[in-house]
Amino acid sequence: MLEIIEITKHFGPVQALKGVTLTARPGSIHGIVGENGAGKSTLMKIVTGYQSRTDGTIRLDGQDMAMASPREAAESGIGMLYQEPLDFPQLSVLDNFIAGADAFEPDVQKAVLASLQVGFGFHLDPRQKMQELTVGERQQLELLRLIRNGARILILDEPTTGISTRQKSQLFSALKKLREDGATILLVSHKIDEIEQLCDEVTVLRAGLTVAWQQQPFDRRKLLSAMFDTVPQQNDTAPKVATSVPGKSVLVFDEVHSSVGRSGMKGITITIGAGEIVGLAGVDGSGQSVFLKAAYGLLAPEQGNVTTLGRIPGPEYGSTKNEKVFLPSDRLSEALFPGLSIREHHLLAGETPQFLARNSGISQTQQAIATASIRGSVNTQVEDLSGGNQQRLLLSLIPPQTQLILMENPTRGLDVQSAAWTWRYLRERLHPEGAIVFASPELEEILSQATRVLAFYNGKILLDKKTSETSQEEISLAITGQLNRP
Ligand SMILES: Nc1ncnc2c1ncn2[C@@H]1O[C@H](COP(=O)(O)OP(=O)(O)OP(=O)(O)O)[C@@H](O)[C@H]1O
Repeated sequence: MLEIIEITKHFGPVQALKGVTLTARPGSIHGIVGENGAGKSTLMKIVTGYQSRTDGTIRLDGQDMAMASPREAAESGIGMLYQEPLDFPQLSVLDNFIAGADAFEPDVQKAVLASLQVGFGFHLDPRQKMQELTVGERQQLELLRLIRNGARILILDEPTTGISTRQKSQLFSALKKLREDGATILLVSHKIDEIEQLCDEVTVLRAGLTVAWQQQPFDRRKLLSAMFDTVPQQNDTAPKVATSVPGKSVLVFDEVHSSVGRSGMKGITITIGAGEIVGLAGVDGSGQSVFLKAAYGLLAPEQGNVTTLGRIPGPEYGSTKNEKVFLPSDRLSEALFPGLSIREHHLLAGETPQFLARNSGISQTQQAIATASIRGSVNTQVEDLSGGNQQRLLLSLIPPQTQLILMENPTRGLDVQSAAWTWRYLRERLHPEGAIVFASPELEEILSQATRVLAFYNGKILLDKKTSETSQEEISLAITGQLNRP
């Protein structure tokens, strides 16, 4: 049994945790929910020994634990499955599985891997390179590695982000099997549906405090009102601004080929017009990401032409700022500068960067913080913001009247309220003659927010339809290659 008692955590003047208490029992799945910035990640980092606590007690099977380091946590049987598994992309599946094992004989480990795979119904090829796997497959290997290492308390952080529907049901079956075997599972998620489906108990965090606890059957309304000031309306989707007949071309791909990424792009020809909101569906690595990077001008195609707003795109610095923006999914390593503050990001994004001036941009940044409801101050460094607040900062940097907004996973890791706000905000920032193109692993998000869907499979577009004329089933068939191009 894992008991977390009155945990507090200060980061200088910021009090991220003000007294969190919860008990996770063996043979059960315990959900942890809370709006962005509630303190979930900080709590998990403390339990896994990555961060020290200011005060409070962690008790494992009745014994007080220091959890002074990740090694101590691992040796106590605590294993964490991160959203992005921590693996070695250049090595094979087997080599990755061997990493951290007591016995290094490849044949022994191969047999262990095979028998674990049978138990969980996974089908990973031990010889395959890790970089050729989807996020869902990498997650499966990481889960098996944690179990092989003897983890009996498993912590999962938003585990269904970016994985296919089939992988999600495989993961859920695996978690249920682990629960039957007596494991203690902590599941951090923003998806109330998943919490209801899987968890036996749920704890709600708010502003660093435990504010509610429930056992099955959960009262969804009470859960939501414990999480937020006001209960978000179901299906809080803003009206789609897009017209059904697209206006003038904003983005054109003409027979575009690229060998970048897992499947590259194989002869993509598509025109996206003014007023469209286009969702790119596809299993991770099917070409959507390469498509977005080529559209922004971050990579040049090997064959074919890309034009945005009538021109060949390039990442030219200093061009008109409101032409196009690209928000990648890996916020900290691709979009933000760790070490720089919110104010410095706003100065850098301005028309004339002037970040050397010590106190410039304060009022402008304060205004952006208020508009985007960022939990942080002008001088907060971006790595100290919670994931959801990093996304709010990125959104606040989009200039008004932007003509082409390109995004990967626009609402990854955002709570329901923040996700609804994000879509309203994006529509406000868009030029009336502009277009939004976004990749999302959530088909529900594509169907509710986009006017048109492009489904990618192995570098090709297998389906191109208005969202009002397709279904989740049809898109699922397309992204798994089971639909022939019409
Ligand atoms: N290293 C740090 N220094 C200063 N403040 C921090 C640091 N890490 C987290 N915080 C603050 O602590 C609070 C809780 O953040 P945390 O990341 O734990 O929230 P969260 O519930 O995981 O949010 P999200 O769902 O957005 O990921 C936030 O206000 C955040 O800005």
